[in-house]
Amino acid sequence: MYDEWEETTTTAVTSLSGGGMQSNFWTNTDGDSRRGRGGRGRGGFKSTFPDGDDKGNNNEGSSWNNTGGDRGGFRGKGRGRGFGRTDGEFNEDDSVSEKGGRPSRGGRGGFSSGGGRSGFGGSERGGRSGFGEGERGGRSGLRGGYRGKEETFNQGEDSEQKDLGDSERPKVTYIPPSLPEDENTIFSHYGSGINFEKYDEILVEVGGSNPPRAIMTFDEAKLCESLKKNVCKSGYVKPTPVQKHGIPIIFAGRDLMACAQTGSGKTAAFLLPILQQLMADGVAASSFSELQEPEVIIVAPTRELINQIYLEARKFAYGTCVRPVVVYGGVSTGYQIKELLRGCNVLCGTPGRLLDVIGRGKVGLTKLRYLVLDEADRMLDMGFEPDMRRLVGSPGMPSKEDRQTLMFSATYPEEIQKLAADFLKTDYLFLAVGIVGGACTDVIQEFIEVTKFSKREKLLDVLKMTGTERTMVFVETKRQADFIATFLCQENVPTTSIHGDREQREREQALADFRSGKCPVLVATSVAARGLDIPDVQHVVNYDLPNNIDEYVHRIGRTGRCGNIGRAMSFYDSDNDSQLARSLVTILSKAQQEVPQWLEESAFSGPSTSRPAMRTFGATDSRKGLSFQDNGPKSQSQSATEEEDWG
Ligand SMILES: Nc1ncnc2c1ncn2[C@@H]1O[C@H](COP(=O)(O)OP(=O)(O)OP(=O)(O)O)[C@@H](O)[C@H]1O
Repeated sequence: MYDEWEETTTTAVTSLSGGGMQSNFWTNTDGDSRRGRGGRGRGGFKSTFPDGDDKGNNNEGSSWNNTGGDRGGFRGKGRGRGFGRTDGEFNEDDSVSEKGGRPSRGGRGGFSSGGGRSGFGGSERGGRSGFGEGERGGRSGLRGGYRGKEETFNQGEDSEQKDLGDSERPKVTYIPPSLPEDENTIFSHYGSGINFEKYDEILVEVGGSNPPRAIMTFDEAKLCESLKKNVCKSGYVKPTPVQKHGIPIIFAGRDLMACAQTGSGKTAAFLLPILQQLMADGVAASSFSELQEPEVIIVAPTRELINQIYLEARKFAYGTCVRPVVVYGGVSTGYQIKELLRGCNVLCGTPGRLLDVIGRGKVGLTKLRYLVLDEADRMLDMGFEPDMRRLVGSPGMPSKEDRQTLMFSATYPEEIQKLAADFLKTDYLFLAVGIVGGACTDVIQEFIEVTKFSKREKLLDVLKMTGTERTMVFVETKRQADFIATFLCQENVPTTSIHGDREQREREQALADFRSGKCPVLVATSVAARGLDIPDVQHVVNYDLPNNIDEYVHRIGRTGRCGNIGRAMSFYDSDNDSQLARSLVTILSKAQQEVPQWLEESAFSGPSTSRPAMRTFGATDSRKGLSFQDNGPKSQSQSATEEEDWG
């Protein structure tokens, strides 16, 4: 039985109010302000209505400035640490409360407001933000940390971390809404852009012996009728380079490490040939068998990405006998196991949950033919490598000689390429479309020099220019994500946020609100940096630059996809970001973009640094040595501690 409260309380994300909305106030359309989930101090980024009615029809003009919330703003129940701290953790740049004065009793929890009395806005008396300074600040607050029915708190770093294994977290009861069954929704897609044809001009290199010939058309792929139809309904007319080369390589039974720029169709490059082979050879997933033995396992680092891959698999497998299933953290395991037991040929999963269902004996590996690592460099860096080793070492897992292993990413640090070879047959092929680790050339990259104190104002300036166009704003920490999202809402910018301290239902709602345009601004941590394919994202803003150049490449790749043009604006704070300067200059030059003089000066003044941001770019297969290097020292992979709540 699900927690009734859990299941019936809809996600409370910040969003534009529905009917009757005045032009400049923000409300939460989903939350029930009377019930006020915020009282539990779960943190994350939730608003309830201030004193307006449940529909958010507050006529006060600015609902962020709640005139009724005499108890202050972002309150949780009292166990939350939230903003209610006096320990100096929040520096001036963080402190929105500075601007709005103190709430009288704020600071007990997170952003979640209690009982509709406070919402995001404190009262005139309570100040605007309610990031209270009260002594009673508890532990979770803004930082969220709620992981299900029973509360748990993040004690450690605010920066994003890999998800805990399921065994280490409280029971999760969330069940995602059922998926649409109508063809129009399943096959809905956005158009390829004016630069789609230019993909053909990108240099392609295939390393390794005897690579098969590339295909030029989908017809040459000789897909079965149903797959052909599905490709057509998806709006695919012509394969992209990674598909032209990747599809025949996979058909030829070769292991593959493929690198192609963000948004260039890597997902279909592995899904189509795999599905075709399954169709050709026949599959036999028996529903209601207590042990499912999928032919394919696909792993990806984040819940949202694996879900997206699953939806793509479901789309291409539409009308066939192949059944894809997805498992990932933050969703009821019982529910996912039930789905699994209905039959599974293609199992998509985040590592933690995947290992969990295997460990529970629900998934057998003896029939496995394909193992796909999407965002392979991330899957093999120190955050996930142990899980990957555990996966390939699981009982029943065919050896690398007896399975086909496929790796895809837009970035492959050289050391990861070397590590990846442990998982691949020795004669694997290395497919490089363009420069390994290069940024998508369809993204116009711009930089502004900022100080940490000027970032917020600069962000507002940028968002004024972008207007209602969809914009992703990347920040470094979960706490910062909440701060910035709140700040923007206070400034009447329709914003939502996604990060690892938000509950899964909230993460999914945030993405849905962003996709639908209800909230055209999404403030995100690195959890949204990789793989997400959201239509019409015209802008990416790096409010905080990442400390790793690969992460930069993935972040800006959320725009400028599939031949469309996108823009990325990065705030460069020389006090904080100088270790990235050389790598940025390299990335810009390789993408044939203008390099600001000040950035170049910053990159080449001062002693070369050994910070991890610099890394070697491989233009080709690491087995052959590198044909292009920037001058910086190599990076380490992103450490787990700077990461997100992934699985
Ligand atoms: N041949 C094609 N014709 C038209 N659209 C395509 C084609 N191939 C892929 N697409 C579309 O292009 C978009 C980007 O594809 P996809 O998400 O697979 O990119 P990716 O290379 O995996 O990107 P990332 O590196 O960010 O993960 C998707 O919307 C996809 O449906």
